[in-house]
Amino acid sequence: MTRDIYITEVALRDGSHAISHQYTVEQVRKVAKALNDAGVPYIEISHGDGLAGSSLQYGLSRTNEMELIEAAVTVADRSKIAVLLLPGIGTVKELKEAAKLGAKMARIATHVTEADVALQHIHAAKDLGMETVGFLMMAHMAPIEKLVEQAKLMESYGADTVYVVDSAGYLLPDQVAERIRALKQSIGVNVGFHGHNNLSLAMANTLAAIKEGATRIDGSVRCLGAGAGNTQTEVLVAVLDRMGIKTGVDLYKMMDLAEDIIAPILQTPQEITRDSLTLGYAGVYSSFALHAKRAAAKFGIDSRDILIELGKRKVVGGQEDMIVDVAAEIAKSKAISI
Ligand SMILES: CC[C@H](O)CC(=O)C(=O)O
Ligand SMILES: [Mn+2]
Repeated sequence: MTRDIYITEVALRDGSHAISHQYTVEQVRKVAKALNDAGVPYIEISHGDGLAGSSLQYGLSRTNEMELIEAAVTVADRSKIAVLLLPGIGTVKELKEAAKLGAKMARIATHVTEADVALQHIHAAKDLGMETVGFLMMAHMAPIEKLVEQAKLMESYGADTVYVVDSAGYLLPDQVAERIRALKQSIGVNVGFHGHNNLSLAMANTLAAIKEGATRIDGSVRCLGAGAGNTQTEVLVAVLDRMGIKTGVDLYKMMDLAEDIIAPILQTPQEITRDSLTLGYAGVYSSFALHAKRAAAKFGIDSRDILIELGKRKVVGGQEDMIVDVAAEIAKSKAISI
């Protein structure tokens, strides 16, 4: 099959944030089978924060992610199963375990300025025979020259693809275009884009990325991703089909999956709420949304105030404990001013 664009479906990983990491084996089996049958080339499965993310800090998983990976591998005879790993949260040990179960792609994710921490994990993934992706998160937080420098590092470590990751859903289409263009001019490996829809720009940003030459694109069916979700996969398939761009994915099967299987999994329909809009507006990690909501309820304050303050402080993934600190400070300053 010839494809112009290779889609990675992230609902079973990024979407884990949106449902507080409550996936069951049965749900993953059903979703993975439907994605496989629809012809989606890559399906990502892990805790929302990557392998070994299940913890008090990031949120406890209902089911051990290795069981979820195994369930997906068992039903996917066409799609490759991918895993996400954030060095420091996950280790080579979990990567080996996932590879042994049949995961074929490793996506090694770092903050946009910290690619050097990915070296040993990319090497390990290559040694395990996995296709390897360097995933540069919070791409809006670095100037383009820095992004290019970090992408070159990922390439030098052996990544087959380097992604620009708009973790906060903050970037505007021109900003995505200039980032992808710069990477296309500077590295020889595939370039990918992962967006979030917090400002309702995930589709526009994805199309801007594709226009500049990105060939690896992430989507989440029914927008089942952190914050307002990612580029909606079934919509992307339809749009690209209209543009004459081949994804190799069956549109009707994706629509049926979205409606019949994903919609019932959602705790609430994915929409751009005041919290997700604030994530995009303030440039905050999409996975912080539920943490901020809980902290706001605990301290009796507005979650938007927490998110705006986190944006000002440029808090990054792995600093989830700061959410409660910031909430406590805001509650204290409000109490003093009364
Ligand atoms: C915390 C990992 C994060 O959810 C990875 C990702 O999808 C992103 O940065 O957008
Ligand atoms: Mn994401």
